[in-house]
Amino acid sequence: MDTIKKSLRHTPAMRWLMLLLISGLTFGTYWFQDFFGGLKTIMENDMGFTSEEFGRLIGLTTIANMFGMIIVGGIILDKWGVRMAGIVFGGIATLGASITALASAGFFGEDHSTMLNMMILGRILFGSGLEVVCVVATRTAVKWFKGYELALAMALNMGLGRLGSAMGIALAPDIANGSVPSAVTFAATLIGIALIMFLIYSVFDIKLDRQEKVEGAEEDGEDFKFSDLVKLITNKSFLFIALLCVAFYSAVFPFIQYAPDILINKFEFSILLPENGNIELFGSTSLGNASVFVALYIFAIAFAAIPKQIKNINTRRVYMAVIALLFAGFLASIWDVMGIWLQNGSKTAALIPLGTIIFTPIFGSYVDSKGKAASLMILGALLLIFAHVSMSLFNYDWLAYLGLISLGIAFSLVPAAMWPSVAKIVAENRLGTAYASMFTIQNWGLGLFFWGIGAMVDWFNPKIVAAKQAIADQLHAFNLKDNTITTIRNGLQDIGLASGQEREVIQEMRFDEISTQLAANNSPEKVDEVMNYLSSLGEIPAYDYTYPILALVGLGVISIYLAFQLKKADAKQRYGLELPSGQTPDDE
Ligand SMILES: NCCCC[C@H](NC(=O)[C@@H](N)CCCCN)C(=O)O
Repeated sequence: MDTIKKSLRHTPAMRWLMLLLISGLTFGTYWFQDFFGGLKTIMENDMGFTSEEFGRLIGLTTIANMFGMIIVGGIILDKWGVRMAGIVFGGIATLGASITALASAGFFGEDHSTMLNMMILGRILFGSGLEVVCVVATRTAVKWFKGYELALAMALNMGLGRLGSAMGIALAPDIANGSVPSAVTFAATLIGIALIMFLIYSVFDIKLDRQEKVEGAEEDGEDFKFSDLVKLITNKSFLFIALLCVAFYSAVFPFIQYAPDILINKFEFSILLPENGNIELFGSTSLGNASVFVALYIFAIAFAAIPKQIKNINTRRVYMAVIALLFAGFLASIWDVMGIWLQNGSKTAALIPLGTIIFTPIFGSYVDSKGKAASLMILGALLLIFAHVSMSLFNYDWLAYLGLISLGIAFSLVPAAMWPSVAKIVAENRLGTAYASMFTIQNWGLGLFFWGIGAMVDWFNPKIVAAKQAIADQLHAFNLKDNTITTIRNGLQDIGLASGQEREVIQEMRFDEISTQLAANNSPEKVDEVMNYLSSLGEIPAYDYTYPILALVGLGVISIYLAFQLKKADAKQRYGLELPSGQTPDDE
């Protein structure tokens, strides 16, 4: 007993320091997973990517997981423990991210297909580490926080992942500043730093194992077992929830990757922030803009996760009032800038993962105390359909905002109801197998839709794709720095005479207006800037995203069907998904 009392994890400061050290990997990998979403337009303009190639790059990230990497990772995790698994899989993710960064900078060759293929290779390696690293972080939190603030620790860790996604999407265009490799290198560096943090964590982990005399891996009853898999897939409720996980997440994660591009193309949101849309901190706008997200994260955690720790009701009320006041003051101080951000594609799209930091714990508490998990999954699927219909079939800004808010709520509601339900359906000693198999099939759906949406964008917009490429190629052929506006104008007119699918679009361009505008904008020197001006002038028509988003509506419909089937199966199998946490149908 004495030894346990003295071990590191019983000191609060040590536990929280460990959480910080391990959450670096969650933050960094979620950032690297999602940041390309903020760069799609720049990748098209600067690197000649098509939407299908963009989708292929993101989609193939899931390939190793589709074919069992999560299961292999789980087995390794059980055999070697969190320390070795974190180092090995964190190392693989870092190596993959570094290869992607080097490839984007032309290190392996500057021709388009070499760059694309090597970037894909890097992303495949990164993806091989991604999911296992997230499981490692969860297991490590359990190791240090069991018997203490485990729920808060998990919420903070998951929240940091979402913050990584949000910041990656929102800040990538600022960091890139017209050049993709800068943003990729930055994102890869973040994972490198996270790996170093994990190595520092490992020193403490060894010490804890010695203090608590853990031999090899910890026994937490969550190992992957093939024999359990057979039992699981014959359970109807498990099957429905696993398929719901695929359908729901496939309608959300891929949408988030394309959301900045959808807002830019369909709702004419800005690609880059105007000067007065930046916040400065210590003379840096990147730091200033980043600090807004960190502040929003702190407020979200302060509102949603910390109050549960305050037992005295009056203290809690005072605490909430102080936080609300501080938040109102914070909002007032950035009000004008927020107005501009809500007109910018990547900054607005980033609010979807950010919103979940506050809403997931709130819905989680509701499910714990009131139950109704299966009904809430039905509601989440309905909100998902509303979100995608409002953004595909209609063209109103206000409806798009409403759609984004609905998506944010659905993205908080369904996970808050789904993951605790898995723990009700599946016995504790099969949870490892259940999560690993759910994540594996989830990756099939994600891969298909990450890639499929991009392919559909190209398929439904052949003229625009060809025109954009012809114009970008022509601009690349000039050395913009050494050319005058007149040369650019003449060059563009030359392609106007070209034949092919792009002809129709280019021949309609108003070259005199373009020249005047470009000159008025200080004769931009980067292809990306010229392309952005052309788009903002309406010279390059926007992609039609109607059908790609409608495909996601289909996933919403499938989700509703599955959620109803789950509710029906639960009524028969009596897992008590509609009951509060800790209650079973037999208690009634
Ligand atoms: N206890 C399970 C929590 C799962 C959270 C869930 N994560 C996933 O679904 C991962 N398979 C995806 C990781 C992808 C990283 N962008 C979530 O809602 O994020």
